[in-house]
Amino acid sequence: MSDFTLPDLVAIVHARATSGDPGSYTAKLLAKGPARVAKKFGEEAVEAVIAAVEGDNAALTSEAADMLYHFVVLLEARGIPLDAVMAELAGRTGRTGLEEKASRPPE
Ligand SMILES: N=c1c2ncn([C@@H]3O[C@H](COP(=O)(O)OP(=O)(O)OP(=O)(O)O)[C@@H](O)[C@H]3O)c2ncn1[C@@H]1O[C@H](COP(=O)(O)O)[C@@H](O)[C@H]1O
Repeated sequence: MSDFTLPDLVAIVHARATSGDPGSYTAKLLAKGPARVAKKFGEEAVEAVIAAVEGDNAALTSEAADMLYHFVVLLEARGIPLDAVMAELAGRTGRTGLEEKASRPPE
């Protein structure tokens, strides 16, 4: 299993966004503004949907990677930390990490 995480990708995207490297796709996309980044994310999401509906798991895996990358660029474009999204999800579980640990049966 890969040990590459979403926070790793967030850190790479942030570094590339501020790199000023003219060869960076990330920097070039961000320079076009949040609306363009959002459109790109939407396109990648639709491609993932098509792959899912067609039952093409190899294509879905690849499109999911494109979608996640563009999602991370979208968060960067709008200045939203990934932590804020994770906190929102954690809130929806109705539990904090500590309560979850406490409810686990002893090993
Ligand atoms: N994970 C990705 C990643 N996934 C997809 N893409 C790019 O997303 C683009 C999507 O391709 P499309 O054909 O849909 O779009 P396009 O025609 O190239 O561009 P548009 O004109 O449609 O915007 C391709 O150029 C891909 O290379 C990515 N570009 C970068 N990363 C990560 O970001 C890092 C930094 O990349 P740079 O910013 O290029 O240095 C890389 O090392 C990777 O870790």
